[in-house]
Amino acid sequence: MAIEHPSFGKLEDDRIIFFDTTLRDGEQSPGFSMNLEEKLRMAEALADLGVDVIEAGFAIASPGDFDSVKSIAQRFSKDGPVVASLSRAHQADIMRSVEATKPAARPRVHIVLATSDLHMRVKLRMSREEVLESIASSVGLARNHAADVEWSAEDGSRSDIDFLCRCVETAIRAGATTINIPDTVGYSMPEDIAAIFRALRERVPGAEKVIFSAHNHNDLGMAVANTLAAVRAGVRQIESTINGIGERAGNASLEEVAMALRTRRDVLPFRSNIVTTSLLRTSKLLATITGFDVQPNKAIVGRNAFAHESGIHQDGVLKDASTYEIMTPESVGWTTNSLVLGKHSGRAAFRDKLRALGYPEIGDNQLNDAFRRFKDIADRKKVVYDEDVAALVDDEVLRAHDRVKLVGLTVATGLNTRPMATLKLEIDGEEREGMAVGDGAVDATFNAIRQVFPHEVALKLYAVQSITGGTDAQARVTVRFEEHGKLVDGQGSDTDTIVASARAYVHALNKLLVKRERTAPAEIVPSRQPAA
Ligand SMILES: CC(=O)SCCNC(=O)CCNC(=O)[C@H](O)C(C)(C)COP(=O)(O)OP(=O)(O)OC[C@H]1O[C@@H](n2cnc3c(N)ncnc32)[C@H](O)[C@@H]1OP(=O)(O)O
Ligand SMILES: CC(C)C(=O)C(=O)O
Repeated sequence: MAIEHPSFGKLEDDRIIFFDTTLRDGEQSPGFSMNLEEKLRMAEALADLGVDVIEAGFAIASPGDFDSVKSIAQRFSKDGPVVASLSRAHQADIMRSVEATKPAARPRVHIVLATSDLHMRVKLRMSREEVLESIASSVGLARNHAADVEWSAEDGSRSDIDFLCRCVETAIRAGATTINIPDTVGYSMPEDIAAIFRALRERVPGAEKVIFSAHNHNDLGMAVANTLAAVRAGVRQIESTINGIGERAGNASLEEVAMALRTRRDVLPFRSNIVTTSLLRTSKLLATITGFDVQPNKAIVGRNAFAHESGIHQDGVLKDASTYEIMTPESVGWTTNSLVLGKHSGRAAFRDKLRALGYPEIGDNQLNDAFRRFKDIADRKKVVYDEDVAALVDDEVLRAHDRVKLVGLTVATGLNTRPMATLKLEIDGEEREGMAVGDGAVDATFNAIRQVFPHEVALKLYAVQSITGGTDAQARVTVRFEEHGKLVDGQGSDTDTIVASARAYVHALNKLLVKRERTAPAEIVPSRQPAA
């Protein structure tokens, strides 16, 4: 049944109002305070996102809060969202909220008063009758100044249901147009929340004329589930925050509720004004403003929300993304999903990555060689970057026709010992082994190469650089030889600098052999036979 609302006009029964409290309850997260300019930027983003109500602050809390509410109200003096300010059930609070929200085209005064026995006795030190009187007078006062008044029963979910019904009836009689029942301490289960709203809607006279609202905290990780349960029990306004920020463990996360409504329309057949493609942008803006990133596994907006690392999932996603994605990344503002290469990845994702990096199609044998080496790196590194993949493919796959290949290398080194390298090369398909000492691990390794594959060449350059960051980064080594005035460079990479050096040397050697072959075919054999 449609409801006539002072701010929204006729509201059809399937319309969900998104009340965003990022700037009020969200700002109550320790360390999340925002200045006026930041709040204005956030308010603009929330309006672009399509939220219906922005709770801009708690006007009496401080002059800064008052100014923020007022500035946001001024910003939306023509159109845009309803602008609300929170107030205790005190005349001074209410009048501050009235004054601060007045410039808005659609102002709302929001009044809160606790209704649980615990809060009334311990915190407010008020009797039930005093609370009922306070509800009547505070809501009545607000209604004298604003058409749109929301009343909230703080700790409503832990309140005696008969008393809560009397409170809600009093608020409606006094003129409240939205009735919010918060799960202030995040204690409830979805069935508790549904039962409360069903009881209120069935038992309170006038309930059919107001919008019921849910405001759930996340102390047990139930905020979103409780919000959806509330919607199914007849609630049509949901209070949530971007990234789920808020007092203690936070509030229901707006992006999760919005996407649950969109993705599970089969069981939640409702409409909202949320522009879901702006969810990621808004989340990132809040993170930038507050300096707090969301955790990587955060639903919808976390870095991993559309990232797949394991081979079986990656293979499925490559065949059809709907195997492992219940919504498209684009629908919430990501440009694409990502297949993250790691030790759980399979050949399908590895081949896909090579294609994405622009490598030509390679045969199964080459792919298997490169994949084996990739798994080896992935075992050692936390993150395998595109640069790592490119380096190992350049190293391995594109040198499949090399005459000399590095097959094995062991280096013994340490304090007060002469480094010794034991090395195995495959030369024209035949394995040969040798060992040598040197003035350092790299020198010993190069000597061992020269011992297994004798040649004379001038080493003009030896340079090491790190491909990515961290102590587990791959090293890329470059060596340069000069022969008869001609230069050849070789590159090698590995998480072990000595192995990378050996690869680089062998690479340069192969290039030298090709060069010699072009100029003097007779010289392509090693200049001396290896020692036995
Ligand atoms: C569940 C929620 O999230 S409610 C919103 C919570 N947010 C905030 O509190 C942030 C803004 N708050 C503030 O800046 C301050 O607390 C103020 C300005 C509101 C009040 O500051 P103070 O006057 O110094 O009071 P203080 O915060 O110490 O204590 C709160 C007082 O309000 C009373 N109170 C609490 N809730 C209500 C209410 N809904 N209606 C009326 N009085 C209330 C308390 O009983 C207490 O009264 P007492 O001092 O007579 O014991
Ligand atoms: C002010 C109310 C809605 C609140 O934040 C709560 O009870 O958690």
